[in-house]
This record gives sequence, structure tokens and C-alpha cells, in this order.
Amino acid sequence: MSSITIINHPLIAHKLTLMRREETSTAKFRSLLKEISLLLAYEVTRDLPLKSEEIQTPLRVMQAPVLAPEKKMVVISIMRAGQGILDGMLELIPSARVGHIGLYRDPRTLIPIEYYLKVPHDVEERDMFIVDPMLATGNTAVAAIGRLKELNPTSIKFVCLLAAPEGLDHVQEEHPDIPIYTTAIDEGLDEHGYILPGLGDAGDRLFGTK
Ligand SMILES: O=P(O)(O)OC[C@H]1O[C@H](OP(=O)(O)OP(=O)(O)O)[C@H](O)[C@@H]1O
Ligand SMILES: O=c1cc[nH]c(=O)[nH]1
Ligand SMILES: [Mg+2]
Repeated sequence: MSSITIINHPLIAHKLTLMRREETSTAKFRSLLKEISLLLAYEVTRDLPLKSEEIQTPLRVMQAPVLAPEKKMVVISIMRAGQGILDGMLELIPSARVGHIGLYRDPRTLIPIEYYLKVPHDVEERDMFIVDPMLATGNTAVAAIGRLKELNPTSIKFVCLLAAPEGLDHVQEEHPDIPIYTTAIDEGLDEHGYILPGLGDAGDRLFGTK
């Protein structure tokens, strides 16, 4: 069974509450998601390997830790809303490459439709972080992970902001090998597949399309 990590931090909890509020503007919603994503990036890269390198400080020589250079990363944004997490992740790991997968939910069937895929050419040499703020029914995450597994990255982690229990169960059933990171697990889903209490439609709130 894949692991589920809930990233608990007072700053994240506070910022997530601000994001949930109906009156929060698009500009504020976007900047809050970016701020939370910096903290998410910090947590999901916790197990990156280090190697030791000799450096010269102003006072003396020392053996100092640096990231192992062979550890290459790719962040895959599930469009559109994944873009909001991608921006924050890249600020912390600027050397990561970026891929995009375009998936939207058919509002009637809640089945994800793929409309775009572009990834770095050396994706099979990279640790992959798939990012999307919302894990609701899990249909989108299951489809994205399935498609991206075909590309054989060295590892995959799924990173979201908010998850519904139904969606977590679904991803764990279909992809038991993929670790999931989220900042909160909400109560459930409404009849349209929206997370309750949730924060509404993340893509619309991020880009002001409603
Ligand atoms: O777990 P699921 O039930 O599949 O729902 C989650 C998906 O729904 C949202 O995308 P949406 O389809 O609204 O597309 P958008 O980002 O373009 O708005 C969200 O960003 C996820 O990708
Ligand atoms: O609550 C939800 C569910 C799916 N997608 C969203 O953007 N919000
Ligand atoms: Mg949307």
C-alpha cells in the first residue's frame, strides 16, 4: 500500500484556511498556493541524497554536504491547476526540469480527458513529482500516474494540496506503489465530485475563469 503523508505545519494550515475562504481574490489565492508549494517542496525533497565535497570557507577547508549530482528531478504539472504548485516547487528546486500533462474532468462523467503531454527527453533518468492541488475522485491522478509510469522515471511521488478520502483510496488501489503527499484530507465529495468543504474549483480560482 502506498504511503500517505500529511504535511502538518502551522503556516500551511493558516494559508490553506485563507485559500478556502470564498472572498479570497484570485491574486491572493495564487500567491498563497505558491507560498504553500515552497513548503511542500521542502518536505517532498527531504530524502534527497547528499554527498560530501571539500570547500574553502573564509576560515578553513571543510567537508560540506551538497546534493548528489546524479539525482535529477522533473516536476510534472497536471494542467491547469498544477501550475500553481509548479511555480513554488521551482523556486526551491530551480534545477528541476518541467513536464506538463493536460487533463480535464468531464463535468458529467468525471472522467479525465487527456489533451496534452510534454516531458523532458531524459525523463527516464529523473525522479518525478506529479503536482496538482486537488485529489477529489482520484480519476485524474490515477490517469496521470498511469500515463507517466509508461515513461519509466526513476521514481514517482504525487503531491497535492487537498485530498478527499475517496480519491486517496482510489489512487492507493490503482497505484499502490506511489507515495502521496497532501496538506489536508477533507470530509468527502459532493454530487458533482467537488471536495467538501474544500476550496471550490482550484483552476477557476487560480486563473479567474469563473
Ligand atoms: O480527482 P478528480 O475528481 O479527477 O478531480 C481533480 C482534478 O480536477 C481539477 O482539474 P479540472 O478538471 O477542474 O481541470 P482544470 O485544472 O483545467 O480546471 C483538479 O485540478 C484536478 O486535476
Ligand atoms: O473540489 C474540487 C474537485 C476537483 N477539482 C477542483 O478544482 N476542486
Ligand atoms: Mg477546474
